[in-house]
Amino acid sequence: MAMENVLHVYSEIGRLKKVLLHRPGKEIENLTPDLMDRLLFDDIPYLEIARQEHDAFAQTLRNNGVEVVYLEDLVAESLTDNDIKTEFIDEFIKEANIKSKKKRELVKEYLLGFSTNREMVDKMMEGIRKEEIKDYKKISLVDMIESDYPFIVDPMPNLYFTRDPFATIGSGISLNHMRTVTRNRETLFSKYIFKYHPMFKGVEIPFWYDRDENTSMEGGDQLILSDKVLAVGISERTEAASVEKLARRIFNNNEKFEVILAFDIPKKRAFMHLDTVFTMIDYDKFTIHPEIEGPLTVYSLRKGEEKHKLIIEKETMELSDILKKYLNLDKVTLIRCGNGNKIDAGREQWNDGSNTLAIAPGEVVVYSRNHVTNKLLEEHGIKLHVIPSSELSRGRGGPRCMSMPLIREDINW
Ligand SMILES: NC(=O)NCCC[C@H](N)C(=O)O
Repeated sequence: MAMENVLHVYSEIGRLKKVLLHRPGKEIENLTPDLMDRLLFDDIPYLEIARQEHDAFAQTLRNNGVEVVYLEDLVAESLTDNDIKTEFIDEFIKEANIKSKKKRELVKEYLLGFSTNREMVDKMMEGIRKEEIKDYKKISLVDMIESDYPFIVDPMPNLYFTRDPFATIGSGISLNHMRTVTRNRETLFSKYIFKYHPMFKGVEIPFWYDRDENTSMEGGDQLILSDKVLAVGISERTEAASVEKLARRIFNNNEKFEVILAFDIPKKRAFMHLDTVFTMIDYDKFTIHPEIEGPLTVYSLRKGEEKHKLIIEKETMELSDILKKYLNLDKVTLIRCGNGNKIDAGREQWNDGSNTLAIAPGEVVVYSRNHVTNKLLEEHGIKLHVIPSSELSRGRGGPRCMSMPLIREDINW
């Protein structure tokens, strides 16, 4: 099978053909107030409603001709023989921070006891409560009097933000090294999918980044503005050094991309990734959070004459002029979240008003709750697909964060 058919993303806005989602699972019900900070949540979504909202999101995509595949299915389907399954379980346990050997053995036995791969994968994602493993308390005196921490294996509640652990760029993959321990555990699932899923059999996938790197990079910071230009955020989650590594690998691998625009955005939780403050919605239209325009500095990285050398320049123009220059446009429109009103902008950006998912040029999926921004988008001629958003938004991510495109149609510039 030609590689083009399995991974092909050369824009942010080309008609979306195939996308990866994760339906929120019981990991959400394993969130507690004590864990929220470390597991990167600000509140606990109500799972039943979150699932209804997520199903509405998936159905909206299907109704518009998008093939939806689920992370949990792909991982289960990747465990095609017992050796792969054992390798996967061992690696999962190694990264789950389980202190004693005996406990690791009990967890392995427990995971092997599930009758289907899918049930086992769901359990890995959900986390394992102490009371689930019989005899756990009897391991040793230390274990019996140990802290009242309720989990043997932590849940991974951020999995429904499939945008971040890896990103399709062109016909390759950036398998990211995440900033936090909790999210870095998620990248193991992607590793097994790309290594073993039958969909990728015989396909040589170029990797632009790897989870073993020592600097962090997250998919929410990676935007494909055209088949020549990428934008990458230097953010709370992605380090400048990672952007350089990515640039070198892409430029030295015969991909079409010629320029990376590195957006240096403020390092704070509300702006955690570039896509929480800036997304592309049409050939010449972008959403933007007004608060980043002032402090934003953009650098361009291009391929130097010698192999592995980069030409790096600080761009001194306004953002709209930089976009015009690199995308070869006469005019660009920046649509300001909350219509520029400080209160509406603050509230709606917090609920991912700038985090739109384009399913075609000028056609985007948005959260219902961001009504001020949504009205403005419509006034600019953008077609909206509005999805419910009371519970999903509590994880601090929107439609773009909740989706990883695998295939988009090319667009004509
Ligand atoms: N691309 C994104 O902005 N993703 C949202 C991730 C939200 C998640 N709670 C996190 O803090 O990583």
